[in-house]
Amino acid sequence: MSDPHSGVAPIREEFLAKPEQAERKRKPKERGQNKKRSKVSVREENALCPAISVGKECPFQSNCKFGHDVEVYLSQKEPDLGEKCVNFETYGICPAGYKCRWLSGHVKLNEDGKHELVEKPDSKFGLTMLNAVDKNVQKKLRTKQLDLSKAERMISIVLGEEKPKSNDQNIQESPKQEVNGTRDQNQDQTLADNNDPKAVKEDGPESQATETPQKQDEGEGNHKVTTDGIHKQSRSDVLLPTLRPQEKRRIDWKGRKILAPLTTVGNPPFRRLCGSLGADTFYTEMAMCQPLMQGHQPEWALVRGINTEREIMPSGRKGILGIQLACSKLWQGVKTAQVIAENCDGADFLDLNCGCPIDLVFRQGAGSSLLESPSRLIRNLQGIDAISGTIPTTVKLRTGNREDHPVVNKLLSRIHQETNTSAAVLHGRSRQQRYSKLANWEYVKDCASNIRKLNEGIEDLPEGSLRTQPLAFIGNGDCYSWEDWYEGMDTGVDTTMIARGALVKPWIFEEIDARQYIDKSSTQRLEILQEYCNNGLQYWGSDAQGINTTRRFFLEFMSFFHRYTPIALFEVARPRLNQRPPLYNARDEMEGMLASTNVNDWLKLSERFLGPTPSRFNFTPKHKSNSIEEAEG
Ligand SMILES: Cc1cc2nc3c(=O)[nH]c(=O)nc-3n(C[C@H](O)[C@H](O)[C@H](O)COP(=O)(O)O)c2cc1C
Repeated sequence: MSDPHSGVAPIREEFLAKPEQAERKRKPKERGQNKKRSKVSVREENALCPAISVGKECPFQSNCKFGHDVEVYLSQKEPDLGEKCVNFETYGICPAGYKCRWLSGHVKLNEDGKHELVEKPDSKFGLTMLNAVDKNVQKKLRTKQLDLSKAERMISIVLGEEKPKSNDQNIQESPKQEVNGTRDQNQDQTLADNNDPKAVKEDGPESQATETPQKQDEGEGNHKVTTDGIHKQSRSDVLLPTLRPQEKRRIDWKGRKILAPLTTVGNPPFRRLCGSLGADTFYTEMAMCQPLMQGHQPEWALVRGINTEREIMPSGRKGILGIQLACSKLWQGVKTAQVIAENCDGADFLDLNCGCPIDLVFRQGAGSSLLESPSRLIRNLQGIDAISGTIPTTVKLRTGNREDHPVVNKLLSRIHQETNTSAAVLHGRSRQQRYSKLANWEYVKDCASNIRKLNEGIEDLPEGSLRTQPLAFIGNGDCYSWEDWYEGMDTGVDTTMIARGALVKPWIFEEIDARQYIDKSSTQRLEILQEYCNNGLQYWGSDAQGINTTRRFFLEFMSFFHRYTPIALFEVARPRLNQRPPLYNARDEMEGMLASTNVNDWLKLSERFLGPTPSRFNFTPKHKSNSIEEAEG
């Protein structure tokens, strides 16, 4: 039998490497992230003006810092990488124009000796960027000129300092802030404190310490809130303006195939790849509200998506895309949600990250730190949900911060009772645990059962109730096969979310549909890598810079993808995410190459799709251990 707790994958004997081969020592495993990674951007020497490159006039004319002579540029340009440009072949047009490294596929030489770009008739580039917040809005954020008065009023209302007016959509009661007598420590904070980042009374980890985990845990297990109790709550001093139930979009989470939020690796090209392999629910990479509010452009780039994520998926279900935010303070979350609600065209839900364990985030009072400040967590959810119009809110949690001290079941009751959150995801591990030991699905099951009870009769609540929909509950942790996924479903969750399993085996979503393992040959796996690179060239561009970015993220992806051990090599067909195989002999040369742990082999693979690696290119994977146990999240 395969022991899920053993770290060694059971490989069939005929594939095991001979002892003398196996003796070649594995490098000692490094842990943690590579924090000092240098990025070398590969820029062209005599770069062509972006407008001229696509055959347009340059608005800056003689003030433009880029070259305008196409023929001079082409005479100095590096040779093409091939004749077939993936953008031109797919859409009949290439947005990189003359800069494309596969230019010969879409250029002609005229009689006058000048080159001219070619486009297919009625061509249209089919990929559109979602949630690309206008540069002017970002500038206004940087100069503090954006009108955020709506958010400011909402903050004041959530803090109970102001009552909503009758024209604030519908006014709905929030249940009392006190649950089991634990009133929030920071409730008396003033509006000014909350609006002005500089003036904010520091309610970071120090003040959070006032709400000790021990205190939170009082009554865990005894905490029962009945549906009846929700609408019988007496009127509290907090009134939330929210939309009518039929106006807040409702998401049917049941059985959705969710690709988890994944910093760095869960970029749009990877999400698109998973979509083509059966995923139907996507998250952007976690963005921090504070830099978003400072108009920090690279942070705003994280909330972007592409149209393919919201199209009808191969399964027939409509794809949905959520924007994941991390914040500590109410003003950060509410103001960001206002900007998103007003400026983003592709957000199906807003997710509050309450699970991120990394120190940098935790120390700011965000991520899993919020698990220690339940009232603040609740207020953040209330505020984000109230300001975000029709966009529903979700939350992603860990079991708690300490391994021996799960706090989330009780917190889930409060989330159910005091917010209208659409779904809660639980990664069944604590912050302290990171990725050690298996996720605690028994605990996930207990939470699922708690929420099921709370959801009973929810549809019959009278108009005016804060909760207008059942709270969906999603389990997460260690799902690496269709068997894991259905086993997760058996715990009573609405669905199971997949993170590392999809990075190692992106066709896991196909396996779930087929209810069987799929033994992809090395050729098929190469096709998956080709698709990833094509997605990258379509998203980041087929010019030198786009290729560079695609290669960098390809290598990050390889740092997970190489961990796949073909199912046919297993003694028993139940591979586990936490198991590493002993040294084995692959079935063919390419299979061996795909399983290599050597970055140089990954680079060689990248060259099949992206051409030779420039000499200045350097790459250090984000995760030292080659990824799997030490990633964030
Ligand atoms: C590389 C990597 C990046 C992650 N980034 C995020 C993130 O941005 N936001 C988040 O909520 N979780 C993040 N996570 C956590 C995952 O979403 C997920 O909760 C966790 O990996 C457990 O699921 P798994 O066992 O299926 O991997 C990340 C995980 C990994 C491996």
